[in-house]
Amino acid sequence: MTQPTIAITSGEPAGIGPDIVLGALQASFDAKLVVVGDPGVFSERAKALGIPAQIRTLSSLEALPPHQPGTVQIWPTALGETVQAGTLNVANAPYVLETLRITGQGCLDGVFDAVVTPPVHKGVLCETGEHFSGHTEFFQHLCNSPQVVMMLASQAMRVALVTTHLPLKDIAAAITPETLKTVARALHQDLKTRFGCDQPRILVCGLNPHAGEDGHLGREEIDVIIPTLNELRSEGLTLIGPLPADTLFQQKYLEEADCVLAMYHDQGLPVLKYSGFGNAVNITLGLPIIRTSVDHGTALDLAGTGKASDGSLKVAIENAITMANNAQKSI
Ligand SMILES: NC(=O)C1=CN([C@@H]2O[C@H](COP(=O)(O)OP(=O)(O)OC[C@H]3O[C@@H](n4cnc5c(N)ncnc54)[C@H](O)[C@@H]3O)[C@@H](O)[C@H]2O)C=CC1
Ligand SMILES: NCC(=O)COP(=O)(O)O
Repeated sequence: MTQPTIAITSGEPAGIGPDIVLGALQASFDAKLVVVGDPGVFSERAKALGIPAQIRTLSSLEALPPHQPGTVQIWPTALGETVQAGTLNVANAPYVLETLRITGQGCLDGVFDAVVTPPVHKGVLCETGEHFSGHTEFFQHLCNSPQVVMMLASQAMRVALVTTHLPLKDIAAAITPETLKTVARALHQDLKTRFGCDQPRILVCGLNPHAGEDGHLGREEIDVIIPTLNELRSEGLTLIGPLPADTLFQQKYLEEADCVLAMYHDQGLPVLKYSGFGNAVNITLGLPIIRTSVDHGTALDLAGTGKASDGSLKVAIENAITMANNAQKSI
């Protein structure tokens, strides 16, 4: 089997993206790794952190050598202005977006087998005038995918979301039979094909407190969620619930399931992050490309200090390699 080529974006350059890339690439990986970003950002941050990185600027993406610990191979992309660690600068937002376009398109074109994304700052990207709610939606748009699913996985559990980056006030209206069906089907399919679950068991959260308390605390379970889950069951999906989200995250339920399906971002992710922050991976399902990411944000307070953990990035790279190898085997 040939080693996969994994692209890694630089993330928000004023955040911990460069720090964790430099840290993680000190380790060994069974792949060819290409960082897409500005070589100057990485050499300056390596100097500030005292990391002995060998920075190689690539002039071609052909005949890449396997990853060597400590070597950072960079496909150069020009920065807007000099970076000050910890201070956002909207002049560098187009650079961040360009690294996402290059890597996403490179995966679609078969130049890369997967893309791994360190964190970006959604707010500063929106200041360019482009509405950027997340990598998940960015790659959905780039790949023209009808439905994507955000799933985070730690040692303890997998959690997928019906809705991604929506204001709380818009969530109930976004949980329609159509959305729930397409998300559940995409999750079921990818758990089978990408994660080797023969008959995926999905544990579904209710939306309202106590899953609506028989309609006394909200009607979405009765009007939308229960009938839609029944329809999906008749297609052969194994779905448990909807269960009240406050008591679903306990061992006796989790050990019976391959994944939890939460209705919204802050219903599922705080539990997962409490159980494994720093060592979990974020995977976008439903794309024609493989994309993994870290479980944390830009941590501007830690950029350039040497205090940022690169644990989640290592897990994200390992997951991308495994998924790329599995995809190669299935051809
Ligand atoms: N995949 C991505 O691109 C993600 C981007 N973000 C973005 O990051 C920005 C900041 O978000 P926050 O909510 O402040 O979350 P954050 O994860 O950046 O920071 C939350 C807390 O965790 C700490 N922390 C984060 N990563 C760490 C690491 N690797 N090692 C040690 N400590 C770490 C920070 O110091 C801070 O105290 C926002 O713009 C958000 O949208 C947030 C999550 C994911
Ligand atoms: N909390 C995880 C998160 O918001 C990641 O979003 P994305 O940038 O991967 O879409």
